[in-house]
Amino acid sequence: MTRSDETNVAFACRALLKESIRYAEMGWMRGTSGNLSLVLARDPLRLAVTASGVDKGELTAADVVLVDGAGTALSGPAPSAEAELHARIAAVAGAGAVVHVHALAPVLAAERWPGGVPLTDVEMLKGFGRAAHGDKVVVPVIPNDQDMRVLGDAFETGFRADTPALIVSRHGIYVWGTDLRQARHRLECLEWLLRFALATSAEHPERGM
Ligand SMILES: CSCCC(=O)C(=O)COP(=O)(O)O
Ligand SMILES: [Zn+2]
Repeated sequence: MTRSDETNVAFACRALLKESIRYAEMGWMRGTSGNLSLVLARDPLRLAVTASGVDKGELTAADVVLVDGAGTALSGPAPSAEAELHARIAAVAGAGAVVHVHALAPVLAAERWPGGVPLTDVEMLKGFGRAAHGDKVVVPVIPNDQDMRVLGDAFETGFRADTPALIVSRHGIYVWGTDLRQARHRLECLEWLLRFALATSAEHPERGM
């Protein structure tokens, strides 16, 4: 690692630590689940990603790994097992930050709508970068797989530039943005929207959303 890589990773570490503590406190990173990444350079692609198998609510500077565009570690311990998918999302969507959490609502919503979760006519959609009314949002759902290339191909097949999220069924959700803050705002709003969709479809099963 060069001196500037080290400086960038140190900056990323502080930012990732702050975000992951918040997500852990929300119960969205139970045990060692979830992972976060921040793009440090585009050409060639370089990301700081959380290490694999650690409690993301207890991250230290030693738990942030510099990876390349294939999710391969360039320094430090083993990166997240999902680092390759983070890199793929960053490359395809042009995201500056990608967050992955194991919140329950996205996984339940994927069970209810395995072909994609429809969302429309709710004010909170603005927090996801979409119109509150008339905009028919469908959050893509893909089957889980242990092969990140399989997940990456499925993500790319359903990718739409206006929908910065991906649910992996029976697993969790990925949300991205220009930076960690925007990704967080989108995730928090989307998680609310998914809970709303589940609650209202349970009350009115004929309606869907
Ligand atoms: C304990 S959850 C199973 C792995 C997973 O889905 C996850 O998000 C955490 O994996 P990582 O390698 O990033 O720790
Ligand atoms: Zn996961």
